[in-house]
Amino acid sequence: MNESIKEKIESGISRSADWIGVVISPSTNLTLNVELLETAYEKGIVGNPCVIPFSQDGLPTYALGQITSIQLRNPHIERHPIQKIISVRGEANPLTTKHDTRQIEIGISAVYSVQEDKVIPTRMASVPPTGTRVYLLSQEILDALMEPHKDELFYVGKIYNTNIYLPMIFKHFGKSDDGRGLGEAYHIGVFGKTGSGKSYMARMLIIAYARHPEMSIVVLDPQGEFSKEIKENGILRKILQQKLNRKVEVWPITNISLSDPGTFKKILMVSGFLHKMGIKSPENQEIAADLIVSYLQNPKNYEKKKKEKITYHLSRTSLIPTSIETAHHRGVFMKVIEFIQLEDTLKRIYASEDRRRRIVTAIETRFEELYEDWKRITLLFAKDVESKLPLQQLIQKIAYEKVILFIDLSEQGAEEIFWNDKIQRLVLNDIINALKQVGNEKFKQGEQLNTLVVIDEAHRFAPRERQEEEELEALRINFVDAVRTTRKYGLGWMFISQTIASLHPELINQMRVYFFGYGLSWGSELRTLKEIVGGGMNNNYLALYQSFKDPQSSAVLGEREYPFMVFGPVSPLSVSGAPLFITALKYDSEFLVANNLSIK
Ligand SMILES: Nc1ncnc2c1ncn2[C@@H]1O[C@H](COP(=O)(O)OP(=O)(O)OP(=O)(O)O)[C@@H](O)[C@H]1O
Repeated sequence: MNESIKEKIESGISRSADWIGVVISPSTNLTLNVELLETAYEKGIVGNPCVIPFSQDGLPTYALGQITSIQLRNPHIERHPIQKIISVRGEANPLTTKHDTRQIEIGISAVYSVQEDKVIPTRMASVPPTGTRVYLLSQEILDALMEPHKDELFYVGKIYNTNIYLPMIFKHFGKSDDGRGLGEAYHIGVFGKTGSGKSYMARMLIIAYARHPEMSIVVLDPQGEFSKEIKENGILRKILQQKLNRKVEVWPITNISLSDPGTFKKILMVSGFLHKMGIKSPENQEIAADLIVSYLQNPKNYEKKKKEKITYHLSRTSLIPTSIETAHHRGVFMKVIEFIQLEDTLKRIYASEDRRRRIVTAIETRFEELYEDWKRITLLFAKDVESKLPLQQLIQKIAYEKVILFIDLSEQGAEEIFWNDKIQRLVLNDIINALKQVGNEKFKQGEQLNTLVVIDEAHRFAPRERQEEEELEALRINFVDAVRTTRKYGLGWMFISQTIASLHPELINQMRVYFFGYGLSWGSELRTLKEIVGGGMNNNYLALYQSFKDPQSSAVLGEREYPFMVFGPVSPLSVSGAPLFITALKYDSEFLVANNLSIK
């Protein structure tokens, strides 16, 4: 006969759980004080999960909690004369050691009652009586408790200091009758200093969401790290395509064409192209860029003026229509040059004759060089090049095709085009606008995108402080606006960042799930961390976080471990709102096995 869930849990407790102590007074519904059994004195148990079976409302109930601290007590030696003896002899037999007691504190993280064959999440609405037994949690007990959810569970880490896989549930953002969808999008943060394992954690989370075929994912990849793994047919691609049957596409920026004339104008300015043409100050550059854009948009308005004498003879026989999207053709460039050389145009850029001559000379002497730069800039906007897709259409795929897009915004993905950090920011800004626009379109049709957008190096693009540089400030503001508005479109963000203190606080406030890797234990990082998880929260949690070892140095002593503090409703074990502590699973082994994703 099949065992009932209660029987499974009880037999798990008797077979595999380690009895470590009993509840004592005072205890509350949030924190239990527990007298440790002498047999458990030598166990390293801080951070370990435990289970406390008791009865609530007449139902067998199991409280799961985490040992947050341990305290040694020996009242006999706390008196002055005894302390004096110890200070002289180093001991006070038979009082030292033998009379020591140890008490642990347990923060309750989740409570389940079992009714018939259902496991019902509940809350601690009572306190178990003193003497109630406390056991270390085992995988077997946890599996029994989680049995009703087993199809939804996903694993990215083991409970800190244990070999127990922490069950997590990553629901998609859409509505669904089967319980797999949450019905709303939320934002996620993955933090930690360099080498803390955050981009590996992000990979595992991407896979967690990719298991939902109804979800699209966009990875904005400023370093090209994720795209590289896909291009090289690494684990990520194999899992997404072979195991999860997902459509995966890598889009280097070279293959995307932009269309915003405002972005074109800004790139003309920040690329140094106008400077090379002899137009030096930002004000004059702005006038020149406006004129060029307006010429490309409405060449007819200027055609008649071209009949005027021009100073540099150029071919006028291009058949290609003049526009931003065709501007990379040499013929169109020539027309632009002719246009700039018109007396009327030159005068609008510079009042002084000297400066006007400087432009003309620059064009004459550096024509080819200018064309090379022009081509690399305008190729970003070219539409008549095979393999290129307009940004808007690319982003529309998330709504109509359900894809996983990796957008490579790194130098490697920017072959043949003009690329630097400023242009990267401008392009990111356009991508955010496209996401908002597609989201809004769908929203108006009563539909939701059900999409996760992952952005690596988020601190570089949405910093806390106001920025001097115009492009960065615009991007920063756009990010804040995006996190506020896109949730209603069913679009959630995952921000990966090396810092929390230097990331825009509004982004942090809007997040619901946080993964804090190693390295945020000091100064302003710690203060920000306290603000996020603090709020009256037991300080022991922060102490446990601070005790994380640096994965980079731990390798000297043994295998590297990548610990994380997880905060937010992402595990059935976190219903009480307390953070959970995990060691990330090894991406290429444990992770694959635990989630049934092993690849041949
Ligand atoms: N879960 C994991 N399983 C296996 N290896 C890992 C895991 N996490 C991290 N590593 C190893 O540690 C290295 C650093 O991890 P990762 O790239 O995720 O760090 P990061 O925090 O993103 O650093 P950066 O900010 O420099 O990008 C990886 O190259 C990988 O070798």
